[in-house]
Amino acid sequence: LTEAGVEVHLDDILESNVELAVARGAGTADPVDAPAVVVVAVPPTEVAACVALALETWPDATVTDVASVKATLQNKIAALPGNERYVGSHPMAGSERSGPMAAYARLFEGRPWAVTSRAGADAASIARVVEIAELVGAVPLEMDAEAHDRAVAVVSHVPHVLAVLTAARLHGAPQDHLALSGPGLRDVTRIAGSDIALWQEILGANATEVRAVLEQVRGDLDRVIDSIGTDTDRLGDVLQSGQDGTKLIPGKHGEEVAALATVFVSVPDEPGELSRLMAHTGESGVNIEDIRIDHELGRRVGQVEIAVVAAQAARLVEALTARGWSAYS
Ligand SMILES: NC(=O)C1=CN([C@@H]2O[C@H](COP(=O)(O)OP(=O)(O)OC[C@H]3O[C@@H](n4cnc5c(N)ncnc54)[C@H](O)[C@@H]3O)[C@@H](O)[C@H]2O)C=CC1
Ligand SMILES: O=C(O)C(=O)Cc1ccc(O)cc1
Repeated sequence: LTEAGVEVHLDDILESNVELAVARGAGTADPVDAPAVVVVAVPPTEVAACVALALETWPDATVTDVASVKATLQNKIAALPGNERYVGSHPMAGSERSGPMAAYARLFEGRPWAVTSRAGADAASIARVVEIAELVGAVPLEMDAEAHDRAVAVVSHVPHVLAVLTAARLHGAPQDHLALSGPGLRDVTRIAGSDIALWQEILGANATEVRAVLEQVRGDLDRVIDSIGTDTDRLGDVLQSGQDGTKLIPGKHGEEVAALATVFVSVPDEPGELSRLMAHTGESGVNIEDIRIDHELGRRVGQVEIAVVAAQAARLVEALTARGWSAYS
């Protein structure tokens, strides 16, 4: 927001978090007289009290929050004086990390941002919250709070539980078994590293919706257990359903996801090599959609995986090979 020219005033119960956020360029620690919008970004159980305080302290301000679950919260706030100036919202962006060091200016770019307006909220307040989402490059999606909570159970909360359960299975595995872990395991378990208190609150607040989806997962799990090693066709149906499911996830800005391919490049584990590779990739004219680095055990070589639009993979391999890299896709 600061980058977009908005004057941002920061407050937190932890002064050190304000200092850190100010140092990172997020805004100022100076108090504010009459804010146009107050964004409450605190743990879910603290949100209602902070929203109430903001509505009371600044009688002309629009107040929004970013909590991950909306319906119960919205009902609580609907009883407060000034509630017509409150509009709930939820940016679908973030990570497994917490605190000011986990923030970065591009965090919301191209990400969906649910705006859970309701009958009774004033139009100017809704417009201001939509504008905030747009100013940080997000895509506002207006929906009611109940639909939002049903949606996030499927696209966020149950995936979180499944990541946790997958990671939890690793306990007790001998070190030489864990040594075989690859990027697939990391993809599936990254969010299991998230703040536990936050997720206790999120799952607790959306318990009914999450439980309903988990019951369906239990059925799926039984199908896998019954068919594995005994019924290839039935198992194939489950695998097919998962593969088809991945294609239902929209890309940034809601456009179709272009099929990606990975180009693998061996990179000596030495200063400057990675930036040389990036420069050569840039010269090839192929856009990097994603990148990760895997270190090969016991070797001073990193395996860099560059995700590119599938149709451009061969071009990138050719350009890198011509510049002396060992690359393949
Ligand atoms: N972590 C994520 O990826 C996402 C989180 N959210 C929502 O954002 C909210 C905050 O979560 P995070 O940013 O992850 O947590 P965080 O721990 O990074 O930030 C919360 C901040 O609130 C402060 N705080 C706690 N109680 C307070 C109070 N009573 N008054 C003033 N400040 C207070 C804490 O000191 C901390 O700096 C939650 O409601 C969560 O559901 C929404 C989207 C993504
Ligand atoms: O880390 C990720 O990929 C996330 O999806 C983070 C996240 C956590 C909580 C939310 O309510 C929304 C997004």
